[in-house]
Amino acid sequence: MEWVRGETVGFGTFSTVSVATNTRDSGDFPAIMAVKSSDSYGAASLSKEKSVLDSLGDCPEIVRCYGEDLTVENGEKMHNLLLEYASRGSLATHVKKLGGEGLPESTVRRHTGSVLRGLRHIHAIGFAHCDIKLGNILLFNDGAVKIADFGLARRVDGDLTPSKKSVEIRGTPLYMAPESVNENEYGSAADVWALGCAVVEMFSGKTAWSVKEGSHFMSLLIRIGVGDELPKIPEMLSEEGKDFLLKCFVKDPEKRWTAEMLLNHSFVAVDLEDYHREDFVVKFKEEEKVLMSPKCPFEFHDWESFTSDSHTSLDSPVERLGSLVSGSSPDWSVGGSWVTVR
Ligand SMILES: Nc1ncnc2c1ncn2[C@@H]1O[C@H](COP(=O)(O)OP(=O)(O)OP(=O)(O)O)[C@@H](O)[C@H]1O
Repeated sequence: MEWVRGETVGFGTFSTVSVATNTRDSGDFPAIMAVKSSDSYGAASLSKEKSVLDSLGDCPEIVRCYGEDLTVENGEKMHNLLLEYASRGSLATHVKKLGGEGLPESTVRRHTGSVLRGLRHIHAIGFAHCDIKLGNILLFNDGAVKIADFGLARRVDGDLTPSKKSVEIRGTPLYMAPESVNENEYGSAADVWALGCAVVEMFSGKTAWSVKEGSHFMSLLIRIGVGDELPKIPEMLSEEGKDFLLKCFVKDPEKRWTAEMLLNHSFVAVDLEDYHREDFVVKFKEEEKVLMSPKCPFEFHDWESFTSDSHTSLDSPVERLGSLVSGSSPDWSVGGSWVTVR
């Protein structure tokens, strides 16, 4: 495949996403694609992402991968993943442009149904995505949404716990499920919890957990992992929507509904023809200061997806969290796509 890099459309922790124009009109690949590129630092994550996408095969609700390519640009070796291009970017950007208002419920229902079909496929093949959030749900010209960014996805195969001996944060803390906080469990049920958080954010324009600016993210992990508090269910949501979220926010992963079960919930099991696609005309408001998913581990309101790993063997959730919260500030170090807390 021959292609030319165009404008940059997104940044990840270790990658840049640009438009790619297919210069050889062979018909095998679309004329316009997205190319996710990284230097050697992020190469392993890109090749892992490709292998997950290859295993998943074709699914209309998952961003397609057309292949990988190595280039040398400005003397630097670049690893590139060629992907289906989502011309309207991520739902995170889309919702942010609404100035904190959120999307109409009919649209939220439709997007939720699409993400659930994608998740059902991912889970049926034996993977968990591990980083479901609005930034990883991409919006296409025709209003369809697809799941992207499989950099943290993992094969579950019955073992939901990447490491029993460590405290690991995989993905974005605001979307973390209680069992991930308490037991390092990252299975399909954790994706369903994260989907619930994404639904709240789509509808309300605000994150599912309200957090004070500047607060330590460990205090959020304690709220998620210990006690009865649940993410905030928007009051303006229909009773069906509230019930749907309560099925996603069951603290016990064994009792939480699966993607397959949720696809039969009345919140999403509707005839799409009944809905007007009114949100396609988007009111772009001046960006307000909306609490979105954090971007980096150093500032609460700016975290990004990451994994943190404390190499201590601790038995109870309280002990595990306590080890991270107590004492002086943690010593952060970043390696690969991982953040380590010592
Ligand atoms: N196929 C695509 N089409 C259009 N835009 C895309 C596409 N893939 C990614 N983007 C844009 O680039 C951003 C970063 O992409 P992505 O999340 O895949 O990168 P990442 O390095 O894995 O990020 P993260 O640090 O969140 O793991 C997305 O939020 C989105 O705005």
